[in-house]
Amino acid sequence: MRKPIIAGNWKMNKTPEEAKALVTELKPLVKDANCDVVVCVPAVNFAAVKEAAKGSKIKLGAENVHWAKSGAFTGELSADMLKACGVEYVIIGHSERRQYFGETDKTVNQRVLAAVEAGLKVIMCVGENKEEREAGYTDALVEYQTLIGLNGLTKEQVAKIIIAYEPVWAIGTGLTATDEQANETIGVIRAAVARKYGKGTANKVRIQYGGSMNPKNVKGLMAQPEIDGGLIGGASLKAPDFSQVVNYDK
Ligand SMILES: O=C[C@H](O)COP(=O)(O)O
Repeated sequence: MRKPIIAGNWKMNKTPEEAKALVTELKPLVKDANCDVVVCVPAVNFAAVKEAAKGSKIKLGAENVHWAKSGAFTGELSADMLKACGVEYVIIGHSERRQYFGETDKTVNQRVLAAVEAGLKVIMCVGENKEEREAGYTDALVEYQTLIGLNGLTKEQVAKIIIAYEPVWAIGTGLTATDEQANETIGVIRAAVARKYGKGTANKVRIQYGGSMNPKNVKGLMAQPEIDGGLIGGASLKAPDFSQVVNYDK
């Protein structure tokens, strides 16, 4: 049985004061959560979130990580820097980084290897855009993105990876994949992992859905057998909304 995981991705939102207020409000609302609860935040908020989340189930995550240990990479943060700030999880390969910041499957893999080596828990994003879905490329694309991203990891390391399936056309649009669409594509991802790393490993990998998941649709999505959680954007920016997603089973 895979433990569900609900992770918020704040993207480029919240000042440290706002972050402290949100996590302080969220803390009591998720004290009885039956899933792993993570908030992935801008680096300026690491200290505020770590402090506000003390004694709660809320774990701290980052939204990106560089593959080098250190060096001339202006604006980037290394895995060791994240660890030193108490970060436990990191999102890698989000579609917005692929779209706006030149992220490729190769750089996703480099970041995954560095994050795993440093002991961070990885949330690796894959997903298709509208044109790719309409052209029938979804299965081949998410399989390719998954296997390239995981390349070089052992079976044991793969088993601990969290994959987030995010249909790009559902991100921030209010459009959500149907429960069946999401479940089917996540099943394709899991089957690809099974072919390369074995069924035992594939059955341990947790695969989230991301793309306008919210209090209204979370129950239906989480009832799907292949779906192990959510990567939540907009609905993670308000404590009542995010806590309703976290408490989807109540
Ligand atoms: O990382 C989160 C995903 O991009 C989903 O964002 P959203 O819930 O605002 O659609």
